[in-house]
Amino acid sequence: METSFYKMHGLGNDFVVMDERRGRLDLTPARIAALSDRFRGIGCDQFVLLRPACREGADVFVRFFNADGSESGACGNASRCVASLIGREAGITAPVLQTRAGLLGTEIGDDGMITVDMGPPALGWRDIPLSHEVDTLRLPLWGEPAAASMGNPHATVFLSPDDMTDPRQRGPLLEHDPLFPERANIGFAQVRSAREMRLRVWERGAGLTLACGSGACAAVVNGVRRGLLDRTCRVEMDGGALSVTWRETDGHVLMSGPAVLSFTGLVALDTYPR
Ligand SMILES: N[C@H](CCC[C@H](N)C(=O)O)C(=O)O
Repeated sequence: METSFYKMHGLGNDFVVMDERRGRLDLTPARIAALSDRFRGIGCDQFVLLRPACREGADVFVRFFNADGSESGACGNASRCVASLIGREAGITAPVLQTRAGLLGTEIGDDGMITVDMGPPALGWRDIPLSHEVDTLRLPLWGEPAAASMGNPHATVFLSPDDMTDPRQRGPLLEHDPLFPERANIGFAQVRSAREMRLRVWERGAGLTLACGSGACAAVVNGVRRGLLDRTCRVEMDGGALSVTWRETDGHVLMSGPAVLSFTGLVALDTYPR
């Protein structure tokens, strides 16, 4: 028996989306990792599951899994993709996503750009989380990153404009540092001006991706905290740019960008290891 899936991306950060709203699928972390494999499976950075919403006001419950099968509380680019799917399916322009990080309001613009309210960042060491109390604005690690959670742990290293650090070298070492009991996504940021930043993210459980929405949000929050950025910033990544605002009135972080449905397909789930 074959099961349908959507293949989507946000600035090249790509996803396989499967729907459990009409019944559970036989999925395990190992099978999710196998489906995410770019050679033996469909291939994606993150695997996204849709389930019936169980909170008032939400249109869908969304869970995010990395290519290694680990679960993440947030995924900004995938949130835009799901908002686009639900918006088209239900004929609405402001779907509400229930996630492990809370309810996310979204808005689908006439221009196809999608804005997600990612909620407020968490900046306390226990919320990131870190293994013990340190200054989350300047961690005692290589590159002295600043840490913030957008529902998932992020550490942002601010590099000089001409720095050639390769995220594939430094990223894994920082991702697995014992200071991060749940590992962390590592952003490598180069500030161009108060409203423009270049960012590459070594993602927990997925590696170097073309774009990272929650990583862009965390990098803007950390840049503002460091006095390097205005509250609205254009974040340019390898796959393209997002607009991020850390709103002063309520502390929420708004992220705007595209979402693309690449194709739909069918997969024989039971041929994948459990
Ligand atoms: N690509 C995602 C980030 C996934 C985060 C995941 N790697 C984690 O374990 O937190 C985004 O657009 O926000």
